[in-house]
Amino acid sequence: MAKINCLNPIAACGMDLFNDTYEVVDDFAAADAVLVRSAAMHDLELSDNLLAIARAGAGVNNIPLDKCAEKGIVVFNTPGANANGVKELVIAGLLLASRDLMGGYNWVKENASDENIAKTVEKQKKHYAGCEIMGKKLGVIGLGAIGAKVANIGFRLGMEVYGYDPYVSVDAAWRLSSHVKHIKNVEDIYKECDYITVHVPALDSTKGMINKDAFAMMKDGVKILNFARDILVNDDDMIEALASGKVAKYVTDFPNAKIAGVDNVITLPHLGASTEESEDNCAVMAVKEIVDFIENGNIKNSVNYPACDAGKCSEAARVCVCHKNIPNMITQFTGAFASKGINVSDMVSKSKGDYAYSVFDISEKADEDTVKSISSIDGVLKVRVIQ
Ligand SMILES: NC(=O)c1ccc[n+]([C@@H]2O[C@H](COP(=O)([O-])OP(=O)(O)OC[C@H]3O[C@@H](n4cnc5c(N)ncnc54)[C@H](O)[C@@H]3O)[C@@H](O)[C@H]2O)c1
Ligand SMILES: O=C(O)[C@H](O)COP(=O)(O)O
Repeated sequence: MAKINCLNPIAACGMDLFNDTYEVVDDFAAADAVLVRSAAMHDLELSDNLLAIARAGAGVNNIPLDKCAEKGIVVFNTPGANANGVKELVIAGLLLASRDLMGGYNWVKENASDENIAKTVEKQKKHYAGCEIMGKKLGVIGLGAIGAKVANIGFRLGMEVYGYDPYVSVDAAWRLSSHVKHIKNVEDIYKECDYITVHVPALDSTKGMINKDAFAMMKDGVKILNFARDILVNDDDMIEALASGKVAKYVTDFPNAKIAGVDNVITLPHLGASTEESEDNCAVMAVKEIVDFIENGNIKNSVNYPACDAGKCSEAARVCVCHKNIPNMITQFTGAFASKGINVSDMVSKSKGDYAYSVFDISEKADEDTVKSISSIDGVLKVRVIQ
């Protein structure tokens, strides 16, 4: 029976996909597979029995990817499953940055007991006037699942849209409207746009990318939206840019002690993916990834191991090996089977960066000795037999 541990609540429609060969356990250390949303995993002890982690969502900066890869733990995420939820909140963010909805709402609430409120509002409303987004320039940095949707809807809302993503995938590029201006240098986004929205992952290379150098190039009164991660923005530089009026509004889904409460910052409590639909989509995708991996050894949507589709297990046994992407591994694996007289009827081997994954269908059950001899090969990180 495979043991599943959830570090965050995962939507029921996903959890219901586990049949009675799975058991949901409270003990993280006992789990064969873990489901997680944003729970921080960097300081957790990873047990030797842990095979896989599925992030029901996009961002994986809460998971120690390299440490997992070194232990042969396959980490999945759910690309695109919450992109529409975030896109819709970004539209709200564009409007929050343009019309003083918060100021107006708060004023009405504070004056709710005023019997003459219906008249007073007509005098008061000038304090909460704003501007329209139609005709303004929107810069989208990162054109993946979310960025492409935001860029497309921006155009449909009448904005002139500039898109920047030097690593855009072919699929994402196909999803992008031809009306989005392809920008090759991010500086052109900084110089030209009235609204700038960031949709890149939190990486060493993207950390603090919105900083004083970037602000120096931007138009006065620019509006910045960050529905990706707080560390993409240098908070000290942002506070200075807000104080000087360089940045008119900063709308972010990631409040922290520095930025929450600063004037002209509108923060939401990480609500991008918190819709029924996104939570369901992520849960279903994450659970399906885990089930296919546990039952067939297949890998789809991993962020630290290559994709590998060996189909359904139908042979006597399937041996799945997580290993380093170094020379001479396959020869040693097939040699180990050959030395025991075991026939390999099918095999798939894939690599991604420093890591590789090989699956062998064999015509008889794998004995302990064979598994031991494969496990002892230099560069092998984890061996698992499905039989
Ligand atoms: N607020 C929320 O609740 C919420 C929800 C989902 C995702 N997110 C965040 O948004 C990020 C993006 O999500 P996604 O689903 O669009 O991911 P994605 O992987 O589909 O897209 C990310 C894109 O960023 C691009 N990119 C990487 N480095 C870049 C750089 N330096 N400059 C420009 N582009 C760069 C990639 O090429 C890719 O196309 C996630 O990593 C996550 O941190 C937040
Ligand atoms: O990266 C993501 O998918 C989002 O930040 C959503 O995080 P959550 O699942 O904790 O809401």
